[in-house]
Amino acid sequence: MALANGVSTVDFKKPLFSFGVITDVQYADIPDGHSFLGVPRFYRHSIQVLQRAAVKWNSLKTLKFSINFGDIIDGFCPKDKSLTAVNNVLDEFDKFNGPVYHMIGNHCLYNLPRDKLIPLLKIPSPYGCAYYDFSPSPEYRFVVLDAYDISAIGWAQDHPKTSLAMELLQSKNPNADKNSPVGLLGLEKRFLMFNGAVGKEQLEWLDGVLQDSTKNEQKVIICCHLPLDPGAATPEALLWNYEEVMEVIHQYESVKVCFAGHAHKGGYSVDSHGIHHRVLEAALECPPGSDAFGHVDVYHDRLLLSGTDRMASTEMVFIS
Ligand SMILES: Nc1ccn([C@@H]2O[C@H](COP(=O)(O)O)[C@@H](O)[C@H]2O)c(=O)n1
Ligand SMILES: O=P(O)(O)OC[C@H](O)CO
Repeated sequence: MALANGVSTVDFKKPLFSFGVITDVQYADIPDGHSFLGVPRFYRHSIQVLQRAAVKWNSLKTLKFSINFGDIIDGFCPKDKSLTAVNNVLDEFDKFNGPVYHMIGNHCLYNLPRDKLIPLLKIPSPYGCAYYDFSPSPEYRFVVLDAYDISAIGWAQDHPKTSLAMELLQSKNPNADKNSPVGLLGLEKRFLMFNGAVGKEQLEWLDGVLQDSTKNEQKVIICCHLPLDPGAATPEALLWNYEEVMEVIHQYESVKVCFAGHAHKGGYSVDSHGIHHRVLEAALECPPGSDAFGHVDVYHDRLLLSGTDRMASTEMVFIS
């Protein structure tokens, strides 16, 4: 804004840009159920949450894009209906007047292999994996991690990454059911088959992106289906090698916020380096008529997540 005396000021109340967020829709055309621990799951209603999210995002007229943090359909979806269910959910995302950036979650992989999912979700995959970055404004860079890069689900049974994941699970989790954390202590409870890890090449790629964003004075937002900080989620939900990923991230002051899904009740923490970790509340666990989605206003010095209903609002002010 230019003033009469020639002094110009910046309007700090206006965001640089804004984007929509939603996670764990886990749609399936099946009756309501519950998680292993008894938390109710509303498989048919969750797509209505997404429908209301798209209406709200469009009504704001200011959102540049939206991000889906994974698990668009549920593992209980009958497998002959997987493709239809994915397309039903994508049709709803298409009603949003802007691009949607997707990531892969475990439930996506229970339904379809990676080579089917990646094109359906239009995930840019220059490295054959599902990690990528984009820059919606010169000041910011978004990094989308592939949390199931090393995983016992999604790759062919004879793929080296399946073997690597199974070896790790065998060494860390003695239970016959590799999804069971029984007997595992503390943070070791993350070594469950429904989680995964970021592989070596992806870690090197991440390091390169963070070097480049530092050179270009860009702030970085990390997006990952699996949470990266024990303060923001239960141990059972964490990325297997979250420490290795955070060791890379902590070398750079450019990273300000990490967003995740997967841990359905949501969470928030600020880590030892001042990075904000916000795990988003799941659409799947919204009882009929309730919602969980939001939009994020991005400023030079902070992010403001405005959540709807079960998604809590969070202001994340950067420490430097
Ligand atoms: N405390 C737990 C949690 C889960 N499991 C196993 O994981 C499967 C998926 O869990 P959901 O929460 O998504 O239902 C579940 O079927 C169990 O096999 C577990 O053993 N202990
Ligand atoms: O969405 P699910 O079924 O993979 O559940 C994930 C758990 O809530 C993580 O603790």
